[in-house]
Amino acid sequence: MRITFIGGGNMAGAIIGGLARQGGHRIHVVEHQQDKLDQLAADFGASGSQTLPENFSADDVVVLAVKPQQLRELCLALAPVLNGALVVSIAAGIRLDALGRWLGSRRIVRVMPNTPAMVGKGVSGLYADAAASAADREAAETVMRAAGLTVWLADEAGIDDITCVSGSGPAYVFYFIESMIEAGVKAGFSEAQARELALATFDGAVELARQSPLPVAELRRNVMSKGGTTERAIARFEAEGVKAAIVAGAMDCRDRSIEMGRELSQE
Ligand SMILES: NC(=O)C1=CN([C@@H]2O[C@H](COP(=O)(O)OP(=O)(O)OC[C@H]3O[C@@H](n4cnc5c(N)ncnc54)[C@H](OP(=O)(O)O)[C@@H]3O)[C@@H](O)[C@H]2O)C=CC1
Ligand SMILES: O=C(O)[C@@H]1CCC=N1
Repeated sequence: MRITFIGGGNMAGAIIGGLARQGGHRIHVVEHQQDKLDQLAADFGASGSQTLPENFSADDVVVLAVKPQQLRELCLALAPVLNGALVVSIAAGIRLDALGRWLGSRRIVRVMPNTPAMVGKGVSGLYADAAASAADREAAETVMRAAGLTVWLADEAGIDDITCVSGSGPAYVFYFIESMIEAGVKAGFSEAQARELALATFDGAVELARQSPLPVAELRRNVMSKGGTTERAIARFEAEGVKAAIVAGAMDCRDRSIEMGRELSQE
């Protein structure tokens, strides 16, 4: 499959990393910044250019990987050269009706990926325009499967929903890991030791949650010996509203996705 990424930033790099690990794809990147093209060529053997190709064809897959605020301008430039290529948009917020209007084509699949795609452990939510064929859906899914788990969403609003869990979620997890590293350093470990302890603890806890038949809350309670150390830590988290804040933050994230859709999908 020939796959062209427009925008070679963080998220495109992560998906290209997943595709390169899988192998067998021809990957081209259109990116303003030459240093990003050089890096993607060195890391993953992707070809690159700073301007759009003169013509795509119906066999091409074009992945729109620029910031949502840059998408309208890109789509308007892309419309005359698209020639019926399948478009996959990974932009947060921007709705199919706007993309269709700007591109003059409805052969579009929206995808909400996440950055662990880079190591093949991504999660991607997909939703296709009604005009996209079964083969188009299959092609989009094949691209994203190289990056990890794929989930088809029941409606387009599902893209806003999944953004606040898996799309933005890696940042929440990194935030928690950062906090654990900070605690480790405060307790007297070196930064490197604290990092290793935090990562290994996350790894182990995730694997246990995956393999255990018990609910996650029960696994947590199993760590909390009565009158012991963990109980004290969780009591502080609860008193400070940590869980409530994480849930509220995720809802703010979803609201922002909807708001961006309203703000940026109008013209
Ligand atoms: N980062 C993430 O975890 C996730 C991001 N997304 C979505 O992915 C998209 C990209 O995000 P991210 O990778 O973080 O953003 P980045 O800013 O890292 O990457 C976008 C890149 O595209 C370049 N660019 C913009 N317009 C053009 C153009 N017309 N032609 C060529 N290159 C262009 C930008 O260059 P310049 O800066 O010079 O304009 C920039 O290098 C966003 O729409 C975001 O919503 C979705 C899920 C997760
Ligand atoms: O923060 C953002 O807007 C993008 C979308 C999901 C993750 N990063």
